[in-house]
Amino acid sequence: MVATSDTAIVLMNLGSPDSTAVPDVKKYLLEFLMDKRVIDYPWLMRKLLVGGVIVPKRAEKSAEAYKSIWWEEGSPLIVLTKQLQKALQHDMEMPVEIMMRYGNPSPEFTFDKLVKEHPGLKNVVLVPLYPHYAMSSFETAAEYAKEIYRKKRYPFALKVIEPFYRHPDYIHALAESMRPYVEQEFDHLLFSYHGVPVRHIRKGDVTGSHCLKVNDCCHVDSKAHKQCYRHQVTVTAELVAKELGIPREKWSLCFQSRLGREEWIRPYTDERLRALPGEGVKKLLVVCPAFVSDCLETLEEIAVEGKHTFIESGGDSFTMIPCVNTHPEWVKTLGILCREKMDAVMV
Ligand SMILES: C=CC1=C(C)c2cc3[nH]c(cc4nc(cc5[nH]c(cc1n2)c(C)c5CCC(=O)O)C(CCC(=O)O)=C4C)c(C)c3C=C
Ligand SMILES: [Fe+2]
Ligand SMILES: [Fe+2]
Repeated sequence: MVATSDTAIVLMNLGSPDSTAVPDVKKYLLEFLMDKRVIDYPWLMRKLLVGGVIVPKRAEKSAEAYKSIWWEEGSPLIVLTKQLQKALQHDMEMPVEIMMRYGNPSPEFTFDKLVKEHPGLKNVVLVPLYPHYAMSSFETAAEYAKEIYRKKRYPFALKVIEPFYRHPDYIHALAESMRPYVEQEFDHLLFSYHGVPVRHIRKGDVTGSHCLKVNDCCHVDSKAHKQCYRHQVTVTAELVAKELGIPREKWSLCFQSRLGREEWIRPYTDERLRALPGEGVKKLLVVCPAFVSDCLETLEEIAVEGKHTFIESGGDSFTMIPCVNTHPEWVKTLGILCREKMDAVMV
């Protein structure tokens, strides 16, 4: 039961196609890849590349991949976000809603619903469900929600929770979700993060002189780190490995899901999966902390394709650790993050 409240929480995830039908997948890919923060080329070039090359070439293959992971209730990413909403709702005495950056439910739909159902609403706490800052994930979600908020002049204040990649409660939640897996015997733990183009890292460097320019830049203190995906994913992995007591030589980082011909940040996951058996790694654990909900990129690219690559290359066992999804420690962390935001700004 939700008590009357002047504050609401909105969980914002990336979104999925409405169905696995090719026209729905095309529509979703077009909206996603025409986002100037995902493919940051001038509009006409992006239109020609995305509408003329990438989407026509990719839609059918992508639809097949979605079909292979789709659940009876819908896309795993959407279903898991709804389950997270329900779990958080259980702990919070205020409405909890969800919205997606692409597809449905859209920010406009969710803000309209909140205003209609809660006429006295004064504050909305928005939680972009990305632990790390990237122009193509956190930034586009937060900026798009703010754009719709301003355009429609909603009568509440909107507060956005910042990336929580090093928040002790998040690190603890991620570590606890991984603990049952790392307690089994394994040779190596691979942190496979969603990749981004190298150009995005350089573009996001607010100092203009740090990222990928200074030797070992992610470990040298800099103002650039506030918006540096590469730094933030490194910190998450280091803190989680420390909390779990995994020695440095037993884990490593890599980056998956690259698209197009441009150079993306390295090392690439597929190359690491091919190389690890030759380095003596037979029992592999993989975790994907760029995502808080399992999705196409974990259930298909890692759990199916990645496993195949590793086993074909001589590996014996491959285990993908699920995302934090609805882990009780993660639900607790979300409650803490929301309360901290409310205490900080809503006095
Ligand atoms: C230039 C292309 C892309 C960038 C940059 C990018 C960054 C990025 N993406 C996520 C999270 C997710 N991406 C997902 C799917 C997906 N990503 C891209 C492209 C880029 N992502 C495409 C084309 C797709 C669609 C699927 C496909 O055809 O391969 C998903 C899964 C969605 C689902 O429905 O399950 C997530 C989640 C992050 C966090 C990120 C930057 C750090
Ligand atoms: Fe992506
Ligand atoms: Fe950096």
